[in-house]
Amino acid sequence: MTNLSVNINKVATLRNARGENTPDVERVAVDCERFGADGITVHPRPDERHIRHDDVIALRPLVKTEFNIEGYPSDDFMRLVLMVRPEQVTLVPDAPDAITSSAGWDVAAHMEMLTSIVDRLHEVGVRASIFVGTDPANIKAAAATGADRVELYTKPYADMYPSDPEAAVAPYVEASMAAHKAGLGVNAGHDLNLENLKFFHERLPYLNEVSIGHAIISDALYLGLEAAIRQYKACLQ
Ligand SMILES: CC(=O)[C@@H](O)[C@H](O)COP(=O)(O)O
Ligand SMILES: NCC(=O)COP(=O)(O)O
Repeated sequence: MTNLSVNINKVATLRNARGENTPDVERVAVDCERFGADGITVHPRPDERHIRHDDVIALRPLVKTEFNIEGYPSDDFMRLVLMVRPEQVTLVPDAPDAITSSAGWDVAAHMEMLTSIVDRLHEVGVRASIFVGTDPANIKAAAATGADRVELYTKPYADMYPSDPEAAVAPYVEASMAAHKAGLGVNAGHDLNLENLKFFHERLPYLNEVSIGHAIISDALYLGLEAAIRQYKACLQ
């Protein structure tokens, strides 16, 4: 079974446009779970342009499925996640001013730092996932940090899927097998959508979780949130 974790960053983007509390991020998280989401993902960025630290704290007791917090492991980020203790933290190598995530870690180049961060997460019982591309050697290095999972950065897949789906998915199949062989679980995310998700899920062995935000929230404008989540879940059957 592959879990669907709904990323609600974009709900906070909309809320922040007016400085009040519409739409209500906490209510949306609870409703996503009611509509079938297996998890809630947030990616608090240093400028708090969408999810804020106080959202993360407020969401913790409300999320009854799996809470996944993504971000660069700065001191601020680590203080937050060690206090909130979500089910999973996904370490992402984004610069503070990144518009969105655009690459995975070069794990070997950050081995010492990532290993010590993974240790700190494990000390408080939090699953650690490392955001990576599809290079099998890099994935093997991720296993050497002691991490539990990798999250495969799927934008290259999403970009190539319309022209050549087989070539687009091939490196991800290899990456997933390398992760499994190294003892890692496999997550995936970035730019997955209703067009490309079903094929990705059919082809990828060992896919534990996808986290999807931008496309689900965009589709919800037309379909409604409940129908959007149900359609994404159907791609994972
Ligand atoms: C790691 C990842 O791929 C997502 O967290 C993505 O970066 C979403 O972040 P934004 O919603 O800020 O684009
Ligand atoms: N980890 C990926 C994620 O949470 C959502 O990415 P996107 O669907 O907003 O591109």
